[in-house]
Amino acid sequence: MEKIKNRVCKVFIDNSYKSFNIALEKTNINDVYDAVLIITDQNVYNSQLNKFVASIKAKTIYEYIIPHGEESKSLEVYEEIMKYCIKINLSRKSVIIALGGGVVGDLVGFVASTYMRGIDVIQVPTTLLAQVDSSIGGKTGINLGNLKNIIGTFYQPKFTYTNVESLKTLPYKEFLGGMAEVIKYGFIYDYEFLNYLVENSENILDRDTECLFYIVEKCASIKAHIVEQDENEGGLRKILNFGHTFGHGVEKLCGISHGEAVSIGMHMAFKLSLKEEFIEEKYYNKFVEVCKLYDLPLTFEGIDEEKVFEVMKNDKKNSFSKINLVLPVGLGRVEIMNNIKETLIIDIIKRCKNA
Ligand SMILES: NC(=O)c1ccc[n+]([C@@H]2O[C@H](COP(=O)([O-])OP(=O)(O)OC[C@H]3O[C@@H](n4cnc5c(N)ncnc54)[C@H](O)[C@@H]3O)[C@@H](O)[C@H]2O)c1
Ligand SMILES: O=C(O)C(=O)C[C@@H](O)[C@H](O)[C@H](O)COP(=O)(O)O
Ligand SMILES: [Zn+2]
Repeated sequence: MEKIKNRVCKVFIDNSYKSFNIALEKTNINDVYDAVLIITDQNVYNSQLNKFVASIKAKTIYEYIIPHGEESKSLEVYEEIMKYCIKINLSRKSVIIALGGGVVGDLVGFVASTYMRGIDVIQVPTTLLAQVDSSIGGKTGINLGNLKNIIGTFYQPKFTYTNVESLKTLPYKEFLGGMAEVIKYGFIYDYEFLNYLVENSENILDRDTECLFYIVEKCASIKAHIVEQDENEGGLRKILNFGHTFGHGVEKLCGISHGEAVSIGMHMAFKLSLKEEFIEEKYYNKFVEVCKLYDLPLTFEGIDEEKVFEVMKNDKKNSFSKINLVLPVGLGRVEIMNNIKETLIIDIIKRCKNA
């Protein structure tokens, strides 16, 4: 069992759920929970729940199942869960476990951070995206209208427990979506890692256990290291948002997955950097090559560029009415810029739209 442990992020990585209880004992030495509530979605319930429950030693275990998909990150589902917590008398000595992908993780994290002003939460991520990104760092959230995560908190899980074997039941398309966030780490932090992703693409796409371990451990370490330095996104953490200002603009409007949106969003950022000559064409081509290897989209269709731009104006990184963009400036390096002209941003969005 691999372990990443620092001030805010504790992550255990294994190839089964068997040592979950050991992780619980190690992290919670002085405490015993009076009840455990596992919240999951319908697909994860079918593919993972029984295996996971077999690994927990607890007197009282409750289960709550939400519909799968982004629509569940809503005030309505949040309210239903809150009512259930009250009904079963969940207390400040109870713990909620988020078993699932980023949707379950973000929603359940938000529930735990607000129920009785905050009770413990443990993240057990079951998608690639959640294992490399959303289960670490404590961003929780739900959506409102077209705005992603506009309601939420920073609230660290007690720990994250990752079983890479759970990725074997994940639909292929969801696995590819997770690769967008994996690739992101290469372009913001570790250019060498991209070579690994290129050279080992066949084994990665076959979900070879050794490759999964390597990728999850690498990405989780980078994320934990960044969050450790800037938990509340005052500065450095903003680089984890690479591709998201543009990406969140298209995600809800086009009804595409988060990973697909991030891939398109990173492409827009790369196009802008190329136009402004922050990077060379060779580097732009490298980005396109990596995305193509993992069958990730680079363009969107069906909506006006102005509408995308309207959504971008509500991005959480913005201040003083200026859009903050995370842009590539060199190999494995990005910078945050707030002085890019609106007309240029809109032009770049248009260039990434399929006619
Ligand atoms: N908090 C953060 O730091 C952060 C980071 C990145 C993304 N996010 C959020 O994460 C969400 C996307 O997460 P996601 O891509 O994991 O989507 P998801 O949670 O919707 O999961 C994708 C699909 O896979 C199914 N699934 C999950 N695990 C499975 C398994 N092991 N076997 C079979 N099916 C399984 C789910 O039921 C769902 O249908 C977005 O809302 C995004 O905003 C948050
Ligand atoms: O952890 C972070 O910080 C990130 O930005 C990770 C992103 O991959 C993630 O999608 C995050 O939820 C986006 O945050 P938001 O603040 O733009 O809603
Ligand atoms: Zn993301």
